[in-house]
Amino acid sequence: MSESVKTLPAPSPVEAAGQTLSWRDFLELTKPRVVALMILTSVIGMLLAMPGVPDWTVLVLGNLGIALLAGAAAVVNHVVDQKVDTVMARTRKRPVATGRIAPVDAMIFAATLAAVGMLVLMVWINHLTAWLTLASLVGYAGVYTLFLKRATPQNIVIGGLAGAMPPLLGWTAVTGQIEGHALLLVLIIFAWTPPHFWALAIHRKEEYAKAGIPMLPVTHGNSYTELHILLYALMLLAVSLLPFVTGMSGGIYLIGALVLGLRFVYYAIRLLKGDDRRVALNTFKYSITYLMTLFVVILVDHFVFF
Ligand code: HEM
Ligand SMILES: CC(C)=CCC/C(C)=C/CC/C(C)=C/COP(=O)(O)OP(=O)(O)O
Repeated sequence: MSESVKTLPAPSPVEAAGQTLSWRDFLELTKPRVVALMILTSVIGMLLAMPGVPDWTVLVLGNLGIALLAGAAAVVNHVVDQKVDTVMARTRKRPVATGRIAPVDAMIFAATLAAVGMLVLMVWINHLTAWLTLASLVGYAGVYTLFLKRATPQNIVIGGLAGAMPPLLGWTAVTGQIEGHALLLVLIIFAWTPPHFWALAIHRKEEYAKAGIPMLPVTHGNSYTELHILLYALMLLAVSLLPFVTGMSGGIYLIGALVLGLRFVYYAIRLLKGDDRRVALNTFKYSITYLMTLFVVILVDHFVFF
């Protein structure tokens, strides 16, 4: 062996894996598409909180702070789930799972995002929003990812509360207080989360079983899960009508919520009848379209109604 080869530094895990680390890996850790949908719901929470449009500083800095803390929670999820993620095909290429980003670097990244997010919310928004957002981070990264995910098939039902918080966070950023109408929006996302996730869990059941995660289809089978998807879809349909029933929204929203909700119920019935992995994946995809469209419709209704 020549001298020059002997003195070469040892390859880093990244070089060893033949991959180059890029800013995209750090972005991926923050689950940007999930956070984007959350921010859509927090923006709409802000716009519904008052007549007219809130100050742009609240819109920009409020959502920035919420997104930074949600992103930080997602980064911690990658670190806590490092081993689990290496087992599942869907997640095994993630930056921490492959070793492209060391857990300690990911945690420094998460701490930085969370600190900046808290600073923005504390200084420019209000303390209530800052503490509620931090509680959501702890709820998802700590309570759900560390404990519930491995403990019970009801993991995502309870843990879903953290992900359902953004419309309330947007609302409190504008008003500084928790109000009933904001809680209705939280309730909608809370009821939406189980059918959203269980549809995917049916599609990926074998992987969750391999990883030893007690998701409902693994512990109770597909038929039981499909029945619960249908029951939650029906509950979601009922809950989604509450903004109309309470006078928060008008006729445009009512029609939108009925059409979107009945379509969700239709998907759930097809799933229950067919027990088909493809239908499960389509139901999961529809769940995202559903939530996005429902929130856009409630916003359109708000501006037409007032
Ligand atoms: C505990 C609650 C939740 C669980 C367990 C959950 C679970 C998941 C899982 C496992 C995926 C697949 C990700 C992938 O393919 O890598 C996913 C995707 C997604 N989720 Fe959720 N979710 C939850 C709450 C939410 C919430 C509250 C939102 C937004 C308001 C949301 C929006 C999305 C979006 C937009 C995607 C697609 C992401 C993509 O295309 O990469 N989820 N969810
Ligand atoms: C501050 C705030 C609003 C916090 C919310 C944080 C947040 C990003 C929640 C996301 C919900 C989600 C994608 C759960 C999937 O986790 P999983 O571990 O079951 O799925 P995975 O296997 O894809 O990682």
